Amino acid sequence: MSQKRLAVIGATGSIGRATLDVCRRFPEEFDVRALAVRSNIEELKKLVDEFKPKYVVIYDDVAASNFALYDESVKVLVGHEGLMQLIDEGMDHIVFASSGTEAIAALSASLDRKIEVSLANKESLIVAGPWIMEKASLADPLRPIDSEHNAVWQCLLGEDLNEIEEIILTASGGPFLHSSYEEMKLATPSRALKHPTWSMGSKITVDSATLLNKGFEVIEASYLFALPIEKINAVVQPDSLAHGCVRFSDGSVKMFLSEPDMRIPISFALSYPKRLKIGHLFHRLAITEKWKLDFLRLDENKFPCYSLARRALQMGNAYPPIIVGADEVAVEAFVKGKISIVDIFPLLEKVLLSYNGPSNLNGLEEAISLVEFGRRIARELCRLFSERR
Ligand SMILES: NC(=O)C1=CN([C@@H]2O[C@H](COP(=O)(O)OP(=O)(O)OC[C@H]3O[C@@H](n4cnc5c(N)ncnc54)[C@H](OP(=O)(O)O)[C@@H]3O)[C@@H](O)[C@H]2O)C=CC1
Ligand SMILES: CC(=O)[C@@H](O)[C@H](O)COP(=O)(O)O
Ligand SMILES: [Mn+2]
Repeated sequence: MSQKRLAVIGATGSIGRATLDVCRRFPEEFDVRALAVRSNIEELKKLVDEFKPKYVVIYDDVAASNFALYDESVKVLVGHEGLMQLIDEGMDHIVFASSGTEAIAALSASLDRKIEVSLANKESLIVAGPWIMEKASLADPLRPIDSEHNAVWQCLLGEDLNEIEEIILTASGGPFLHSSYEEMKLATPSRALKHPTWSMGSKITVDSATLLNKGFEVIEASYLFALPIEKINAVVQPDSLAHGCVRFSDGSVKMFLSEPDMRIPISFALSYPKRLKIGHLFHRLAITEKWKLDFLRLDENKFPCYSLARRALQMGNAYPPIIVGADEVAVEAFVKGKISIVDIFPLLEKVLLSYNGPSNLNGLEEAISLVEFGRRIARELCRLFSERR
């Protein structure tokens, strides 16, 4: 059996490292051909030594010139052009695990070329879902890695999508599940960055704390599974053992369980329809006597960012890109101590309300320009919010 030639975009991040750990365990399955990062060349060097890829892409040009002579057997591609070039270098499968919106064009080009894609980067779907999904069908070639969407995908295998009554995503509830508004208002970034169940990059961890991440995931699910928002709901499952459920027209409900470890959805996406034998790494769910799953209502008053993301989708496909751009700026301001975490909701709401262009867009380029609009207005508002503190 031949190995899959694999590229990992975002190789030094949380999803990238989990992906490479799966590859490390199955060298006969995967040939790690390319690694892409933004600027972390010290970690990249270690990965190059281990996986010996043929290509690296370094988005930041200063970092790329610092890396240039590290290993002459590796071809160094640079910046946005470099990501686009990579798509034409004969990969069988590309994992989109970078943060942010810069890899959207490369994702779109990969789908045009019918390359298998494992997608973790949620910004791509939230910003460009309508145009991405014109080019992709579920599984072949687009495989969701985001744990809830991977769970729903697994629940849907062999099913008729017309029989779906409802999709239910689970939320951990984040670090402030049981905190008061006052506690949240005074919370330090390091407190918000302590996720109760998952170990992830800082941007998504803060989004989990505001539950905007869950609102984003409703948008992702709506595009991925071609369902109206009314059919997508969320419930809090504090242990993150249940990830997603589907209720069908005959009243049956399928629920997907696993330990909160991204190597499970990643391995399934990489090797679908085959399963890779990594189950020995996970023991808790094998002990049936200890099975106990709590489900709690998601409190939309306490976590208004969740409902705001839902509203953004209902207002039209122009609004999700705006919220992505604005949230990027707001989260950075919070992590730098300039605003409180409870400022994020009013800030995002103000940015959304300041937009008075068309509610529905004509294409990808317009969507990407609205991300920048969201960033710009959010920067202005962050200044005002931080002066008030
Ligand atoms: N972590 C998780 O469990 C989950 C993450 N996701 C989504 O997956 C994505 C990645 O999340 P996560 O791994 O936590 O993030 P991290 O912050 O841990 O890692 C981000 C990675 O992306 C790289 N990167 C950023 N910009 C670029 C670029 N322009 N070109 C190439 N590489 C780039 C970074 O490189 P460098 O190190 O050089 O900065 C780093 O390798 C996000 O969209 C997130 O929402 C979805 C579900 C779960
Ligand atoms: C691992 C994963 O998929 C994250 O998106 C996760 O869902 C975040 O946890 P929350 O449920 O707290 O948002
Ligand atoms: Mn998720």
